[in-house]
Amino acid sequence: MTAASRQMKLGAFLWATGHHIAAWRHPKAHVTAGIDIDHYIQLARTAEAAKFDMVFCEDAAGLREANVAISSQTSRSIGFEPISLLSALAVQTSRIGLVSTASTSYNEPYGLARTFLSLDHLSGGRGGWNLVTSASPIEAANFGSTGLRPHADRYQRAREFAEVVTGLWRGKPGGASGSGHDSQSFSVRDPLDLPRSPQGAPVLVQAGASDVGRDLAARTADVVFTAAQTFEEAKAFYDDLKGRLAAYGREPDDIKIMPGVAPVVAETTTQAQEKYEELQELIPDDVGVALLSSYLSIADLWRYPIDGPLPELPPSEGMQSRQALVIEQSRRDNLSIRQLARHFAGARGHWRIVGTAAQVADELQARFEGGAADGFNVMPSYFPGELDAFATLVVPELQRRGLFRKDYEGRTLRDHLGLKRPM
Ligand SMILES: Cc1cc2nc3c(=O)[nH]c(=O)nc-3n(C[C@H](O)[C@H](O)[C@H](O)COP(=O)(O)O)c2cc1C
Repeated sequence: MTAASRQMKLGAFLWATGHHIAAWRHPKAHVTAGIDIDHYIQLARTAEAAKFDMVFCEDAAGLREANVAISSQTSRSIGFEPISLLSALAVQTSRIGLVSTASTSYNEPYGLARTFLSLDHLSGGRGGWNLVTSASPIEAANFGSTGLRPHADRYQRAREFAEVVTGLWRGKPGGASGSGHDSQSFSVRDPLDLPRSPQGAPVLVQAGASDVGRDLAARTADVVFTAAQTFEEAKAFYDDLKGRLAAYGREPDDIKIMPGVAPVVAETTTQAQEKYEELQELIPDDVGVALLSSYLSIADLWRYPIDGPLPELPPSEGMQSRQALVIEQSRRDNLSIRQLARHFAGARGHWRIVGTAAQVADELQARFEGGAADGFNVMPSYFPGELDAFATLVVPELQRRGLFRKDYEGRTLRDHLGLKRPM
């Protein structure tokens, strides 16, 4: 594809009532959305009609806010297990990709390889796995009593896990060698009980942005989901990751980097700003501080004066990349704990754009053409309203500019993303 015809990739990141932490309190939100299949079918069809590359689901096997004791947050936590959900959406859609998060810490590679390859066959080659190592102690507590494994151990396991899974997807009984896989972590004797995927292999997405996380992505991923606030952060991440590919015999275009973006879009700038402020006003301070605490892996942030600065923090065993991003923002903009909490609660650490369709398109175009992204994982503030707004206002604007497809050309997720079929 020539530079002139390069088009951005778009994911529709689905999440129950919406991505804004107070989404469920919005007057137009659908509070029991997380367990309403018709709601998800509607969202997937909206995204497909707008020609998104994929719908995307996050995951954490646990009641996310269980130890926060804030009942107001739990409506965000209630929802379907995402691979089951996507299997249902597979038969209600025909072109859009279906990507779910699943953890390398709480699964076994043979089972997960089989589940995703089944999703891929069910959907005619539209499946994808977002590999995460899982950073939450809440989730760890549901899988044994030993707690969260150290960051380095999680990634060591993830690397081997990915090798076994991708081997199985290529018809081998685990591992690149093809002669079975036997190590301390995993032992796999046979190939899968399924033929190869219609797209060669499900798409492998990776979310994890620390140094080892990036290395794992460079080694194995087709798509990288990431969080960046500023253009400079996004560009530095993009250049760094693309620069790591050569070491693994890969080309820069073999990986699509898709940062999250949380747009609030309306017909006029004033309306968009009002919409955003309406949502921000719905965030209780304790909810904002609780979320910030989880990003910083610090249990007692509430002990510090809410209008004072962040305290000095030890390096995280949880999400190192997100902790670094929060600290960087607090120092850069000299924000108090309350201001930071509000800032991050809204978009959960992702990039926020508030404006008209043209303004949102300008910003996306600048990052896309400036070499800071290959596309974006769109995180609507509340559903279905903000996905509808993006689909009806922003997508046509991107299409007019030649930056996004007007129709699907291929049938598989790899086709949409412009990814090679694996050997
Ligand atoms: C953009 C982004 C999205 C993520 N989504 C999830 C998720 O849905 N579930 C989850 O358990 N972890 C998620 N993670 C965290 C991963 O578990 C990742 O392995 C963790 O951040 C630790 O790695 P890191 O320090 O390399 O970022 C995400 C991380 C990033 C950067």
